[in-house]
Amino acid sequence: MASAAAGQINTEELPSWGSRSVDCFEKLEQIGEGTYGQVFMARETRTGEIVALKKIRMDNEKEGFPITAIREIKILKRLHHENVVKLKEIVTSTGPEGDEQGNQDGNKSKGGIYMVFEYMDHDLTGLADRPGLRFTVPQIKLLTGLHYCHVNQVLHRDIKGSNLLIDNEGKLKLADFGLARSFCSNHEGNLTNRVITLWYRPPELLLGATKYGPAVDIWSVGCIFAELLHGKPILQGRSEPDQLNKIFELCGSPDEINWPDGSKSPWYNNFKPTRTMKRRVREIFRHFDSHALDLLDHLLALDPSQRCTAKQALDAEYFWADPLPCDPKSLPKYESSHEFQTKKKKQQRRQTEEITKGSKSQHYHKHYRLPPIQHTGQAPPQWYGPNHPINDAQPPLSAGPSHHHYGKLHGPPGGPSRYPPGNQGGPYHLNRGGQVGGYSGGPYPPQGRAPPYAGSGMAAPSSRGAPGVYGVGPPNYSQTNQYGIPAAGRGVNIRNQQYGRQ
Ligand SMILES: Nc1ncnc2c1ncn2[C@@H]1O[C@H](COP(=O)(O)OP(=O)(O)OP(=O)(O)O)[C@@H](O)[C@H]1O
Repeated sequence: MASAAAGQINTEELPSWGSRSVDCFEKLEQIGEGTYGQVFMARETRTGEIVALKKIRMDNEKEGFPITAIREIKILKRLHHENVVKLKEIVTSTGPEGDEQGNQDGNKSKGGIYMVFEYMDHDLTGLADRPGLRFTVPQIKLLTGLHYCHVNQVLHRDIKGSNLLIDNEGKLKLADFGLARSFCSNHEGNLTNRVITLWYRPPELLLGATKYGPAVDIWSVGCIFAELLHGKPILQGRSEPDQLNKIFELCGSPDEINWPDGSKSPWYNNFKPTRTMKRRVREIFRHFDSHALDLLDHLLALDPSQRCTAKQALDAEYFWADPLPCDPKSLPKYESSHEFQTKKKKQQRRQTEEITKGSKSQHYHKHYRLPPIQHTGQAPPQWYGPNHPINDAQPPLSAGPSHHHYGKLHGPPGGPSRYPPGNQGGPYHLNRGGQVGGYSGGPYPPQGRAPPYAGSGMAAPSSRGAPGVYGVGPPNYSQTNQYGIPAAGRGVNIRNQQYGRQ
């Protein structure tokens, strides 16, 4: 297959579509604002079919067609599975475009390229954010799409709630393959470790691994899995070192048993914990059911080689014991919800509340003198247990190709990063939730700096720690918990069942 010249899209490598104009669609509403462009709900004027149009951001025309879009198109062209979002075609616009309100699109009026996807009613972040909605256990059991990707040698590398789309039939599909790439099972080539949104990024990438495989996605699945059961993201690091620290606090510090090769990681010496931490997964999530806990333990194994595969996860007792997954069709139907919309609504709600508060306080100042607020000392209600909504905290953006275009590569070494325009600082300052990263700039890990954990009261790692997890034998946690969850995990129970197409 011919390859594209720098800065050019090679149409031979793209689907044969692209001949139709975006005018065949009527934009109805913006439903997403990604790193790479806006996503609209749209109607095909001829058939009335509702689709999602993802406009490919071409901010810097000199750098050509974004490499992330090329990757996404090429990979999606290969993947056909009911749990992977379907790319239907590519359409183009040649002239000035209006947005869904008919406004002209400023300086981006020279035309554009859109990916046309089947429309999905929700993304997991948007859906989980609905007030009053509670997840039930069976709704979250979907690893089939990922298993399909992995057997087809594709790593997703950006698994997070907003990239998991759900329709009103309860079907879940993996989306956003902008950071995805093919991999070789023998891990021959070097890959960038600056992928996956920080809160979902596995320890091996944070420690500089450039040879890795499907286990990186499995870690993210573990984070999402626990998030859905726990009600909020479980590892909300503010910077890479902070993320690693949070991982070690939960999963234990690396040692000879839980991650024999951990100390060989490229950046281990920069980031090794200075005290031994024991694994606390079973203690912290003792409110989960025991099958869920067994599975989580295998998904969140520190050592990527001890982490279970998507197939093994699907075979876990959790998915086979009562309550069995319900027929997705029997799930309740909800008005569409995407992260972008729910964020917007929240913002509006906050503004209204502030206005109301403002006018109320003015009113009170005019007429009453209120007594000081009495604090009862009661904490606000806490979410515990399986059926709680994901909170509205937003993870920092995923790292990834910043100059995701063929041609020039700029930025820090170790792989370019994926930032929205205007955020030039790299993942160490950039965040969606207003959080600030640990470094003031420069490549990661910082050159010539002391270990970031120095002074945090941590001691040198020892060989003691959590016992082995998957592949080494069942965990042998010394603690039982008040809910009577057994101290020793049962291990993932493999049944030779077929999932997806192989
Ligand atoms: N097929 C679809 N149907 C409905 N909504 C979609 C679809 N594809 C994307 N979206 C919405 O648009 C959002 C952004 O899409 P996507 O993740 O593909 O873009 P991106 O530019 O790569 O974003 P990000 O920066 O979050 O990785 C999604 O979180 C989802 O809410």
